[in-house]
Amino acid sequence: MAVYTDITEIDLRRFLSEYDAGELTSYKGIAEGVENSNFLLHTTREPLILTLYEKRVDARDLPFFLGLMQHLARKGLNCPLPLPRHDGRICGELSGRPAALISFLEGMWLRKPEAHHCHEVGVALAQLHLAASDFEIQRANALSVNGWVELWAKASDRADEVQAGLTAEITQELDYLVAHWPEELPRGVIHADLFQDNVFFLSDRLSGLIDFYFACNDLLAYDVAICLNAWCFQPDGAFNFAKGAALLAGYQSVRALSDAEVEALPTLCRGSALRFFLTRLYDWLTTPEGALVVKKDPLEYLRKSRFHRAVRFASEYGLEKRP
Ligand SMILES: Nc1ncnc2c1ncn2[C@@H]1O[C@H](COP(=O)(O)OP(=O)(O)OP(=O)(O)O)[C@@H](O)[C@H]1O
Ligand SMILES: N[C@@H](CCO)C(=O)O
Repeated sequence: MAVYTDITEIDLRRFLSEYDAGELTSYKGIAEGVENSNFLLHTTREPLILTLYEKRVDARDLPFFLGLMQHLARKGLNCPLPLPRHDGRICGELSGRPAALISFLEGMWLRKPEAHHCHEVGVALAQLHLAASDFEIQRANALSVNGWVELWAKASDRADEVQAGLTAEITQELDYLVAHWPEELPRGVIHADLFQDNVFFLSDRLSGLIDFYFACNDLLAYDVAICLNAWCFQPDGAFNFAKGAALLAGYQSVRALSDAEVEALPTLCRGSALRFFLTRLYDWLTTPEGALVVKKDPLEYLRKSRFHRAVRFASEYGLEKRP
């Protein structure tokens, strides 16, 4: 479970006194998630989510993440809204960690999404890209090609412990991506982690997006590639063409992909598969035994990476002729 940092009721009440949030009536840690510590708070007002930002979040990035949520919410996208403190700031400190309160979104994430859900995810992703296009703060993607090279340098000598031959295979794949990464595609703010557990549905309709803590400025089509990886594979590892087609059609119903983005899609999918393989591998090798967090399987993303290496054209993901 993801509660890395514990809190005491006394500290929490003191923290809440900085906000216009009502009186605390109960709180509990949330088991899901792997990055930050999350708590559900009940007060005499609306329920709230308290997030304590952990190791992979740099406190200097919080104005970007929290400001982006405010910006998107004001534009009508359903995402959590950070609460301001009495002093006007949207971030404070609790148990020695940077911490924020955000609004609670109703809904559940889907364990078994179908093609029509993928269509809605494509629509929401494109809406996010358009709504964020005038967001003024910038944040570079620390987990793009240079970040992968750094992660690999820390993990490569132990990769064969996870599967024999990995060191050679991933070194070759990383070399390919360093040499072929497309830099000249349309850029903007991307979510960069729009996995199933970050999209809520209510009565089978998409109701909200959460977890903007990897958001950054990068290639818009790279975000599409991340979603193809996260949403369009079956549990047995096979790519689901109908889901890919639905996600891409949903996206293009709001924002058409350019010819260059379409051509680059297989490479972007390779990069995205490698990115999640590497962060999962690093966590797999460095998370201590007994830590209260469910480690995610890096090999799921190795299989996806291998699939994309055999793809030549975006049509193999289900991309239809553009509108
Ligand atoms: N605004 C919100 N409204 C309702 N529930 C939320 C909200 N934010 C977080 N949650 C709950 O907390 C869980 C973990 O949140 P989140 O995905 O932000 O954590 P994380 O540690 O950053 O996770 P991840 O591993 O996806 O990066 C979610 O699955 C959801 O159950
Ligand atoms: N969505 C990521 C974890 C959080 O970044 C993964 O599944 O590896």
